[in-house]
Amino acid sequence: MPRFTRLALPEVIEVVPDRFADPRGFFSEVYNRAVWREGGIDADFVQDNHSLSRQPGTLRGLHFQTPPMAQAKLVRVSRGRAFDVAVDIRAGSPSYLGWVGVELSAERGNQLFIPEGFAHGFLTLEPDTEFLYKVSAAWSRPHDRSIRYDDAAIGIRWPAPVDPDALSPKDRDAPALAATDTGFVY
Ligand SMILES: Cc1cn([C@H]2C[C@H](O)[C@@H](COP(=O)(O)OP(=O)(O)O[C@H]3O[C@@H](C)C(=O)[C@@H](O)[C@H]3O)O2)c(=O)[nH]c1=O
Repeated sequence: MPRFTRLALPEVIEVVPDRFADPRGFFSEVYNRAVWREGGIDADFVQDNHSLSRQPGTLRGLHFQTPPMAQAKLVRVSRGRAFDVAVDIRAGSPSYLGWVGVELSAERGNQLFIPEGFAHGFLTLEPDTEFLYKVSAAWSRPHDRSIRYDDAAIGIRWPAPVDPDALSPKDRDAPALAATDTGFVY
């Protein structure tokens, strides 16, 4: 049975799937709807994403989609290592602006579940880090938002330097959360 751990923001869940090692390597179920639902992850995933970040110090985020295209995400690293963050952006939430961060690695195969109402971002810690993740709503450019990864009101302590040259234009020019209408109300 995979291990499901609710983090300091209890809506955010870390999952450590089982791995069955043998002389060939290992086998692992990385998503099984009934089992993940029992662990508290009950989302209707409709799209799978894959990204590669070549340089360590690549930061992607902080991203979310506004309602009605809000996305829950189940993210993992299939190569390399990254620091993965979820931020509560639900106006009126007792943990509004709170954040949690977890190191995800291909070696551990751990996953992070980020529900709707949370912004998501990550900083890669090794070259050629690949992310695989499921989302519960299709991508929609008009609903896609980025807020500053270094927003002082959130105060994320990134564990390694961010390479400013590796930011996308969207992330480089992102507004602060206070200047963004997220559409999320607790
Ligand atoms: C997110 C996304 C992007 N795209 C396209 C748009 C663009 O041309 C190219 C790169 O998009 P982006 O710069 O937004 O990619 P990226 O910065 O990797 O965006 C991702 O960041 C992480 C942190 C998340 O949480 C994801 O939900 C997503 O927002 O891919 C799709 O076709 N479908 C998608 O679902």
